[in-house]
Amino acid sequence: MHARATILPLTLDRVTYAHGSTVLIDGISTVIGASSRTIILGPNGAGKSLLLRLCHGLIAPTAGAVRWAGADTLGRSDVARRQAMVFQRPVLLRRSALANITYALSLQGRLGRAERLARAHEALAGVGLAHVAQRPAHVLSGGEQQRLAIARAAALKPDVLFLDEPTASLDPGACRAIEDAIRAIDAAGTKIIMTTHDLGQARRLADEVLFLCHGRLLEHTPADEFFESPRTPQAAAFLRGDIVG
Ligand SMILES: Nc1ncnc2c1ncn2[C@@H]1O[C@H](COP(=O)(O)OP(=O)(O)OP(=O)(O)O)[C@@H](O)[C@H]1O
Repeated sequence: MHARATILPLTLDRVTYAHGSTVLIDGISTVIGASSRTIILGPNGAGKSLLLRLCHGLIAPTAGAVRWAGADTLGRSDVARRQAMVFQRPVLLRRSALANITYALSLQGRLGRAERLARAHEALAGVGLAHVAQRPAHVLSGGEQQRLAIARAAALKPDVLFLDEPTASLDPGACRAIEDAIRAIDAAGTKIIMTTHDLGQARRLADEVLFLCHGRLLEHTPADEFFESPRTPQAAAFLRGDIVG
């Protein structure tokens, strides 16, 4: 186990993202700490993926600021290096599953060949893919590809792992395998911040919930409290499965 999330907490200070005159993320302020799995929930188009991209620095806010506590001591490039993100449709190299991971580790430039191989095998085993190590990544099933992408990110042992809808369009067995992998990565000391529409998954994985609606953060609440007594009518409607206006 490595030290937990030294770059956290993450502070969002009136983070806003506008496209032309359309405000897509509307003045979000909150602090995300190190010690819990954070799930971003909300209806389609609420801005969940955008918020994840803003946090990870893939896009810059048009107003407000994203601040990592670790930036004071580590510097910006080190803070960036200590984060990883897995996208809804991850891009894999046309190489073996194992080579996808060893290549990512070689880009980090910090481990020797033997260590890279050992780390890659460990990461594949961690997501239940040890048996496909030598198989070309592009012949793996959708669920296996998603698990490989998660293993590749986890092998970097980031402080924070962002996951954007990691189980979208996967069957229940594949979802379970990915949820197990997420729990293992969390237990190994990596902070998980992920989006999902799947309420069952959010109940299984969340320690705390950020609930977004129309680009605004309506709740940032411990998971038990969010699911038992949501504070806003929009969250209550979302939990009932109603259309959120
Ligand atoms: N780069 C962009 N430029 C303009 N509009 C964008 C951009 N990215 C996203 N949007 C719009 O911002 C809104 C929020 O998108 P986002 O993908 O963050 O929603 P989401 O909550 O993740 O939705 P879903 O659950 O459907 O994935 C959508 O209306 C989308 O069309």
